[in-house]
Amino acid sequence: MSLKAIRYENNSLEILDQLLLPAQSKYIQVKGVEDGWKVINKMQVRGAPAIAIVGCLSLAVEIHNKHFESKKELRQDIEGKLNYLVSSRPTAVNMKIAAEELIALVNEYSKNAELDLDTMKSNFIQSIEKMLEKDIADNRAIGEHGASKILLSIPGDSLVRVITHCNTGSLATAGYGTALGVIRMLHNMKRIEHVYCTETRPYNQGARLTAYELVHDKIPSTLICDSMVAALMKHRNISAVIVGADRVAANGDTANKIGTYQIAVIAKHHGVPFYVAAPQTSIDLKIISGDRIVIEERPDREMTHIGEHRIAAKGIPCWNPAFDVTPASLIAGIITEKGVFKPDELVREFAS
Ligand SMILES: CSC[C@H]1O[C@H](OP(=O)(O)O)[C@H](O)[C@@H]1O
Repeated sequence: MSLKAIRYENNSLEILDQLLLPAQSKYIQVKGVEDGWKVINKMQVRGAPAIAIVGCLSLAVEIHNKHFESKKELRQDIEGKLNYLVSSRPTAVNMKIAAEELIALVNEYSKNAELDLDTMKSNFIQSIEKMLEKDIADNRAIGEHGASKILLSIPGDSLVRVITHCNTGSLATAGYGTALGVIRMLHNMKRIEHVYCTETRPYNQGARLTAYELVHDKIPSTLICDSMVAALMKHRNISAVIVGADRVAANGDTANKIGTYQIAVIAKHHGVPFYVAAPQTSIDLKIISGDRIVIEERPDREMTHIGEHRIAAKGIPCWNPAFDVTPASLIAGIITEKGVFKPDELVREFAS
């Protein structure tokens, strides 16, 4: 069983086709930006950080093998391809932030008369390659900060029972994970009593991906249906809910997988702290609040079928938003690689 969502070496990029998991573990090659756009849009690779990394690496692979006549031509090609990759999925901000940073970088290189075309291209590719290691380092820091914060809220050396939603592990990032990274850190500290992961209908990231990671790591866990969260909180003493994020607005409102908002409401009712774990690359200070976040709507078929098997009546109209927005008022803390912050502390901590 492989948990590496992304394989990149010697200018060759492969992604683990997550539409086939858990039944089949198969890597497919990404030969350039068009392939990158497609595997992201089809959700063969998904997860806010992984989307940005695969998108940018698909550009690196493409330009590595391509001849350019001038620095200007290289810059223009990079700008166009990055803006195209941003269109692959609208809600997660990571690809947009990466595109903005890389466009600023390539413009800086283009204006630098001391950089020749080949050096500009290799420096640009290296800046993309650094995203892989940085994401893993950020995830481990998120794990440490999150574990420390959660352990502060429980008595003595007691163990933690947590609920998580969707998939935020190695299959959503370059490795280790965000919310699931916090869970991995708690498990490594021998402080996890039990993890409850939700199925996360309709794409089933929880049943197909998070359960896959929890079993792989031998973390004590139970799969529950999305509809079971309230009953679980009523009958079990849950220490915390830890979820990921696709886009955190400046006021702390957070867009995450559909179903997150209702878990936050249930957690509030039961007095369970609700944490969002996300790297700075998921925080969008340009959006003042969650009602400005574009919510992607996915095809009806993702609800009406499981694979080729129809599970809903033919002809029934569907509403299939892939995300919802949890208001900052329901969020106890936002766990980042720089520390854990209250929602209203984000601008102070992250405004450059
Ligand atoms: C660290 S992954 C963050 C986020 O992305 C997932 O969405 P999707 O599977 O549609 O790409 C999910 O909302 C995770 O919480």
